[in-house]
Amino acid sequence: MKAKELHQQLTKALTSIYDGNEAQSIAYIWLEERLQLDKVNILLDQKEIDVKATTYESDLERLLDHEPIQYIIGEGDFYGRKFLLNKDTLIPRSETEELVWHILQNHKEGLLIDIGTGSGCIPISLALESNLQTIGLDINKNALEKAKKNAEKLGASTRFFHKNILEENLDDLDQPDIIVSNPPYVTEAEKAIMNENVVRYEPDLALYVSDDNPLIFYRRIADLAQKRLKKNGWLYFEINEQFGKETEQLLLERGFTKTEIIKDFQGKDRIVKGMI
Ligand SMILES: C[S@@+](CC[C@H](N)C(=O)[O-])C[C@H]1O[C@@H](n2cnc3c(N)ncnc32)[C@H](O)[C@@H]1O
Repeated sequence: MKAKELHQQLTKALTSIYDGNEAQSIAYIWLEERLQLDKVNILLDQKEIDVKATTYESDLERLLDHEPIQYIIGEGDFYGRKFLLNKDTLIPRSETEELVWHILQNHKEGLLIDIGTGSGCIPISLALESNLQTIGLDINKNALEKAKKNAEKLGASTRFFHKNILEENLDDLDQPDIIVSNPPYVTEAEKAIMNENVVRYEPDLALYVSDDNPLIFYRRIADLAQKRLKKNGWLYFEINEQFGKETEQLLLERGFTKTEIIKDFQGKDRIVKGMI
């Protein structure tokens, strides 16, 4: 079978659970990663592919069971680079790329701490795109292992430490100029209506908070940031679009100034920042 035909076949199979555009782009990722073909080759190359000699059948079975392509191939794109992922790391989102972009518009150097770092996508990208020194913290040791591998693979000097931010503080680290966090922020009510691929495969620890206390991480991190940031230091949060005003209020109550709520590419409240 030719690559183009295989791409069409996979796209068609995936439309049973994904919309057309998503199915098509997952099929491209599969062919690119498993057959080392770029888009032009997929469309134009006339070479025959021996499908039986590939992992097509077993990968298709996993895809149709709603497993994200990023976990099947073990990596995902973020800010122009490929990050290694496993079931303990969230799949990086484009909203988080926007967070990185905003930080880069305003900061070129200093020490930055990322709380809840997952694959390390935020501090590694920032370290590679600027002169910022970066540190990533996470409660999940398996995620930290991947983050360290990503830093090594991509040539970033980012350091990683294990920390449960709800119980530990930042006193053992140098005083940062910037703190950033994309903490768990999906409520139980939202989980009930989320896509199966997220609910069944992405790590609970990375995503969910209780309906009773959805801002638990924001309150805690704002407290720590207020105490630990250098004078005129900045705090950046990625937020649940429902809680823009409440999150900004948490910062104002703790003496942060120049606070701002920034919308994402879909026009939803997504970033809250402030200076102390
Ligand atoms: C929404 S994910 C963000 C991952 C990554 N920064 C990104 O943007 O793709 C939240 C991260 O917070 C971590 N986390 C959850 N509870 C934590 C805690 N108590 N202390 C530190 N990290 C925690 C999770 O393991 C997860 O990696």
